[in-house]
Amino acid sequence: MARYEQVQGTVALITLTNPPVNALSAAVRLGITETVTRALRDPEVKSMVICGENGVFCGGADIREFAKPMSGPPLVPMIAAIEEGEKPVVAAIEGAAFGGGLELALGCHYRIAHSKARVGLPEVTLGLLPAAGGTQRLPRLIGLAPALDLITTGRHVTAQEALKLGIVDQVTDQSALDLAIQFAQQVVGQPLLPRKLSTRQTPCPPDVDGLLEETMAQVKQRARGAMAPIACVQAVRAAATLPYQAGMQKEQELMATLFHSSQARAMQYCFFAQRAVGRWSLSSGAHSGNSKPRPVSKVAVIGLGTMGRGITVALVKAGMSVLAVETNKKQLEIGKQMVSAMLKHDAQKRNATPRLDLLHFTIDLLELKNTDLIIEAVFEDMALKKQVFKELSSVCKADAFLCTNTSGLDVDELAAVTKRPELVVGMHFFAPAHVMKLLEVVHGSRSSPEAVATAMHLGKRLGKVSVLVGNCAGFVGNRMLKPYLEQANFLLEEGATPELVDGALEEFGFPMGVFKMSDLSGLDVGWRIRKEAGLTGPNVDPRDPPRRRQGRRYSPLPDLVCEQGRLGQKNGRGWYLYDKPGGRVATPDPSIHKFLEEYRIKHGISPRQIDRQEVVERCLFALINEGFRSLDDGIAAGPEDIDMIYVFGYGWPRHRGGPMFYAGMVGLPRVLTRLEHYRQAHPEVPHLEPSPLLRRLVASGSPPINKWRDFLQRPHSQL
Ligand SMILES: CCCCCCCC/C=C\C/C=C/C(=O)SCCNC(=O)CCNC(=O)[C@H](O)C(C)(C)COP(=O)(O)OP(=O)(O)OC[C@H]1O[C@@H](n2cnc3c(N)ncnc32)[C@H](O)[C@@H]1OP(=O)(O)O
Repeated sequence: MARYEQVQGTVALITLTNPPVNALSAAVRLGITETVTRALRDPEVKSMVICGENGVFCGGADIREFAKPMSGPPLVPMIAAIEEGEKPVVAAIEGAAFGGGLELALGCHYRIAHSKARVGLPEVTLGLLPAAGGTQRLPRLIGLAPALDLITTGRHVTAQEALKLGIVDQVTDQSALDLAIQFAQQVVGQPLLPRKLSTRQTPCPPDVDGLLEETMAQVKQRARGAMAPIACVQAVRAAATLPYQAGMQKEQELMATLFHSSQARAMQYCFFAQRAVGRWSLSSGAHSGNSKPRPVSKVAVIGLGTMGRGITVALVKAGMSVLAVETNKKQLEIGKQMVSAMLKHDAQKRNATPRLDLLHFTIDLLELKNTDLIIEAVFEDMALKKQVFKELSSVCKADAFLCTNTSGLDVDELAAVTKRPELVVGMHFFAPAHVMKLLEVVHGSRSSPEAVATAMHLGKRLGKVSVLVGNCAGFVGNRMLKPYLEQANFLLEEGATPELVDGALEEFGFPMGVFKMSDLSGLDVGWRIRKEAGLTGPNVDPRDPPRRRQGRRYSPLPDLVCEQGRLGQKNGRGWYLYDKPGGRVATPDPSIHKFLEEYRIKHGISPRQIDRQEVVERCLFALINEGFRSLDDGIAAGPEDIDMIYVFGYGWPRHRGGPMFYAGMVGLPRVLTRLEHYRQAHPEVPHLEPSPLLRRLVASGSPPINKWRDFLQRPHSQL
C-alpha cells in the first residue's frame, strides 16, 4: 500500500498505492510508517519524497473505516515521525491532497504542487475536524484567519491559491514529482527545524479574541445546528492560544466528541449517497454501467423566464454552446440582457471572462435543427408545453433529445405528442438553476436508457447531483413536499402561527421555514396549481364544504391569503410582512394572526397550544411517510435518492442526513407510532396514515437503511 524506491541515488521515493484516491487506510498507514522508518534508517538516503499513485496525492483518511473498529497505526504519530525525522521530506502533490492527505503533507518539510492540484481540509463536511494535526499545523503555517476560513468551511483551494496562502512552496505545470525529487536533493543539509510546523508560533492579528469571537458567531449562524464547524473554531483557537502539544490534546478531545456523533454518521452517509445516486438502474436491466450517454455539444433552452435563464447560465458556465429561444423579440431582448448580466456577474466574482461567445439568441425555432438536446423551460402549463413539444418534434433533427424542465407535470403526456417518445426525459432543475446543485432526471415510461444516460451525464457536466426519478405528479421532491405544506396549513388551523411553525423547522436546521419558503417562491404559484386541480376557484364542486375537497380534508388558508392580494416577498406581503416589495426581511404580521383567529371562529375551531415537537413531527413525518410511498411506488430507486434530493434541492440539513436517513436515526418504530398517534388525533387530516412500507420495515425489526431496498414491493415501478 506504499511503494518504496530509491531514486537519484539518495532520495527515498514513497508512493501511496490505494486507488482510486489513495485514501489512508490501515494498510496505507502501515506502509507509510514502515517505509519512512526504513528511509530514516538507511544511511544512503539523504531525503525523501512522498507522492500518490495515478496522479492523486491522497483523498484523506479512509472514510469507510470510520464505521469499523480502529486498526493499524494511527495518523498522528505517523505524521509526527515524518516531521520529527532528521531527513527532509517533500510532498509531491498531484490531483488532490484532502483531509488526512493534506495533514500528511503538512507533516512533510516541503510541499510541491502541480498547477491543477487542489488541497483542503474538508473534514467539517463529514461532521469531523482535521484531527491529524491539521487544526494545529495549518494555522502555524498560514496564520489564524486563513486557517479558520479553510477549516470551518472545508473549501477546496487551487494550487495557485495554496501558493499565495503559503500552503505549498512551489507550483509547477510540469511533473510535480520530478520537481519534488530535484527539490529533495537540493534541500539536503539545510536547517530542518524552521520547516517543522509544530515548532512555530501561529501568526495572529492583534485582536485574536475579537477574530475568534466574530468567526464563532458567523460559524454558528451558518452551521444551522451542526456541531463540527463550532468544534473546528475551538480547535483552531487552541493553535493560537496553547503550546503545540496542548493544542493537539484539545484537537483529540474535540474529535472524540464528534467522531461517534449521529451528525458525523449522517454527513458521511451523505458523502457516499451523493456518489451512489450517480449509479442509476432501471427495471429493464439498463443501468449506468451499460448505457452510454450520447455526446452533446449544442444545447438549446426554450423560454427565458427565471428557470430558462438559470439553466442557460449553468450550461454556459460548463462551457457549452447554447441557443436560447424566446417567443418574441421583446422577451428575447429582456432574456438576453438578464442572462448576459448574470454571466458577467458570475465571471466577475471568479475573476474570469464571461463566455458570452457561447450564447446565441433567437426567436426562430427553425434554428434548432442542428441542436443535439433541447431543454424546454416555458410556463408550467400542460397545454402550452404540449404545443412546444409538438413543434420541437417537427423542427428538431430526428435524434435530438427533447427534455422538459417541468416541476411535476406528466412527462409521458408530453412524450406522447412527439414522434420520438424514447428521446423525451424530464430534467427538473431547481431555482436558481445556475446555483442549486440538484437535478431530478425524470424517466418517462418510454424514455430510452440512452436518453436517461445523456441527461444524467449532462447534469454531471453542469456540476449537479443528478438523481433519476420516476414519472408521477411532482416526481420525488415536490410529491413529498405536498404533505409537508399541508400539515403546516393544518397546524395553522389548529392554533399555530407561521412564525411558530417556521421557528421549529429552522431550529431543526432548514435555512427557512415552510411559510417563509412559500413567500419566497411566490404564493400565487401554488394557488394557480390548486386552481387548475379544481381545489380552489371556479372549478370547485359547489357541494364541497369549505374545508373539504375531492373527498378529503382541505385547508383553504393559502387560497384565502392569496385572495387578500398577499403574494409573498414579491409584493411585500405574504405569510409575513416584508420591508418592501421584493424585500427579504420578514416580520410577523398581526393582521395574519387576526385573520387566523377569525378563520378559526368562523369554522368553529378551538385553537390549542402546539409545541415545536408537534410541528417537526407532523410536517416531517408526513413528508417521510410520502417518501416511503414513493419508494414502494418505484418513483425513487432507494432512500439515498430521496435523501440527496432533499439535501441538495430543499435545504434539508446535511448533518441530519436527509429525511429517510433521519427516519432511521429517530427510529422507524417511533416514526410509525407518532404517525399513528397523530392519525388517531386527527382522523380527517390526510397523509398521516402510515405507509405500508414503513409498517413492513417495522414489522421486520427495522433493518438499517442500506437494507430497505430488500423490502420494496414494486408491481408498477416507474423506474
Ligand atoms: C475517538 C476518536 C477517534 C479518532 C480517529 C481519528 C481518525 C481520523 C484522523 C484524522 C482526520 C482525518 C480525516 C479525514 O481525512 S476524512 C477524509 C477527508 N477527505 C475528504 O473529504 C475527501 C473525500 N474525497 C473527495 O473529495 C473526492 O473523492 C476526491 C476529490 C478526492 C476525488 O474526486 P473524484 O475524482 O470525483 O472521485 P469520487 O469522489 O467519485 O471518489 C472516487 C471513489 O473514491 C471514494 N473515496 C473518495 N475519497 C475517499 C475517502 N477519503 N475514503 C474512502 N473512500 C473515498 C469515493 O467514495 C468513490 O468511491 P465510490 O463511492 O465507490 O464511487
